[in-house]
Amino acid sequence: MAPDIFEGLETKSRPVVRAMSSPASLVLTGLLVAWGLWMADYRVFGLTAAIPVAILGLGLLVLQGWAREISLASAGVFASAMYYANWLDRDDQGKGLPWIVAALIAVAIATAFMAGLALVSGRLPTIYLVILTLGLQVTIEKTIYPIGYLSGGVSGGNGGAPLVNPRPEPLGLDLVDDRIFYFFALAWLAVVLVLLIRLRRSPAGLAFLVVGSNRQSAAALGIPPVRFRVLAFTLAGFLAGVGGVLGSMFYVTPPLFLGWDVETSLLLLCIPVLAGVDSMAAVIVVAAYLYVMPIELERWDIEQSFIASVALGFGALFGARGVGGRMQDLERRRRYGKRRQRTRRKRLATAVLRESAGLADENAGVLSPAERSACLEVLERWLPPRPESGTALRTTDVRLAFGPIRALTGASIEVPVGQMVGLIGPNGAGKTTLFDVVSGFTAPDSGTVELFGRDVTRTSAWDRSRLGMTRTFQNTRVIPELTAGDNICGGAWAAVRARTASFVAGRPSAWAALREAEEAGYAAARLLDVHTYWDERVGTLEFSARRRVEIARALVAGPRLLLLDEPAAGLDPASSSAMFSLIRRLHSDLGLSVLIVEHYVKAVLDSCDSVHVLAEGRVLATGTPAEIAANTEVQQRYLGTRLDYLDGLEPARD
Ligand SMILES: Nc1ncnc2c1ncn2[C@@H]1O[C@H](COP(=O)(O)OP(=O)(O)OP(=O)(O)O)[C@@H](O)[C@H]1O
Repeated sequence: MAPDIFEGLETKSRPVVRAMSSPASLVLTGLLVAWGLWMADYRVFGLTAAIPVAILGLGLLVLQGWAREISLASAGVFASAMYYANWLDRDDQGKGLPWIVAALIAVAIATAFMAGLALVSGRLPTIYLVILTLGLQVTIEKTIYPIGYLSGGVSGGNGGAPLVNPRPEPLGLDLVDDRIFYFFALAWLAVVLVLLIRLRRSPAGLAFLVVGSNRQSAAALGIPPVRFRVLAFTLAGFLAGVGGVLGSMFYVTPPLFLGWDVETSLLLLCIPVLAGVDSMAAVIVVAAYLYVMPIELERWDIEQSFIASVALGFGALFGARGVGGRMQDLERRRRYGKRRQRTRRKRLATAVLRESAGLADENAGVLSPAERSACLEVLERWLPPRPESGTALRTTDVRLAFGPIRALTGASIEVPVGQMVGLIGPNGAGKTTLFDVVSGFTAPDSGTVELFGRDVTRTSAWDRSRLGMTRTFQNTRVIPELTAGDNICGGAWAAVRARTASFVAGRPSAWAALREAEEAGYAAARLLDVHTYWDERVGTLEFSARRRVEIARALVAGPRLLLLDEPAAGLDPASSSAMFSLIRRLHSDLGLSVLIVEHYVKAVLDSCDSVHVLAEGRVLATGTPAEIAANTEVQQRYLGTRLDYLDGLEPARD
């Protein structure tokens, strides 16, 4: 009987049911419903006010938590949507459009504004975006708003609509009743949550987080960072618009330019700060806190700004993961049992490395041959067809100068299909620069890069990844706030055969496609012995495990050529050799072509089929490890200085 290699891999195919079945979600849902049924009117009113802001806050979570961008224009976008929904709809002071048309236009305006902001801010680092949006709000609030003929002044906006919009009457509901309106608003929130949970669980949701964590590693996995950045802004704008339209039925709508209030935008920051990278439940809790607490503490004259400031300060104590991250830790502990995980982790931490070094004993828990071949079979099905012959990668006469520094002076290397090739050389030889040129992160001044016979010199990094090239980084670039499973599946966006819209619509075929990716990821995780951490945060793992998680993620991206940047960096010599044996085994079992940059020369010479030695920006020697070791010029200019290499030779000298 075939072994069950997926034991421990929970299905994510019903993400909403899964998310809603956690005790925290059940308690939160119960509280929200009970609040509407049994609390006093003024308290129900207070929590209703929080719901449009919670929807806005979910947009901030996408922007700040997932994509790690900070915009300080949130209050303005929200208020503008509110204003337009109101003004376009009203018969007396506005345009008298049907409510639904007014609402759609208002959402479209908010969405377009944020998409435009993403395009205008382009490649600006986040801090400039903060300054840009802060400046925009201050300009509107302090300069445009006081100019009466531009803003309409205090008494009204351009169209003048400072009042509450009459509530529509969908399906005959009496929304004038505040309690019914509360449940109506909760229904909006529920719909947004369902769609957003599905998006977050889809490969695109993970892709947002990969882009937010590191744009280069996203590109190396085939995820276009710019597109996802613009999408994150667009989605944040859309949710601000939806929240604003709901708010237009509830709040007193301020004149258009008065809503661009810097203080409110700053205070709203406490929502994503407290919620952390990834917790929608925390967004709702913080929004509720912001609106319920001022009512509860009114008798002591404590205002919302003070309550928000306390939250902001408190949130800063929790770091990037926020309170939401802590809540998720508790949930994980409940599901998987922390102590059990820890014990297993200790026992298995280096089992696969020990096995590769020939040290594993039978209790170490590494894969049986049957399990190993089952894992390989799953990965074999997942990876794109690997060619049998030809050249996987060829660089021809690549030159690149950084001002006066000539980093590459005509580098020509080749990785034949199915081979494991090492790239070594002294510090400053140009290895990383050549790797970056090959990956598509740096354009060469001249020369060409060919991938499987195709000229990709001017092709973007993510398109190169789609052609079958994936890389890892010297400083492992995994997302510490996410689990190993999420990190590994984060590589799957380009490889999963289902549209994001199908995930959001909840189509079973899309979730089946994701399950395939999860199984491939889990099989890779088992081969690299990181499956026991599948549901653990990567930030808690030791260094070599993080690196193996990154390699598993690269495998899920579906490579035919794998570029590994110093996979042994930071490991001790025994672990380095073991890591190389592990890579060697993966390479031969899966028929992958591999290019490795590495300083640990002994491991390269022991494991690679051929080696290029780079010096002063070009290839000094190419050959088999034996030829390289025997090359006197290489000996003089490089190997003679490498202690690890000399150590490796010592037994032979004796
Ligand atoms: N962005 C840059 N701007 C200016 N000079 C650079 C830049 N990147 C690399 N260099 C220079 O180009 C040369 C090659 O650097 P590179 O990092 O590619 O070498 P390397 O072989 O990877 O070295 P190491 O083994 O130390 O990582 C060095 O002289 C380096 O200082």
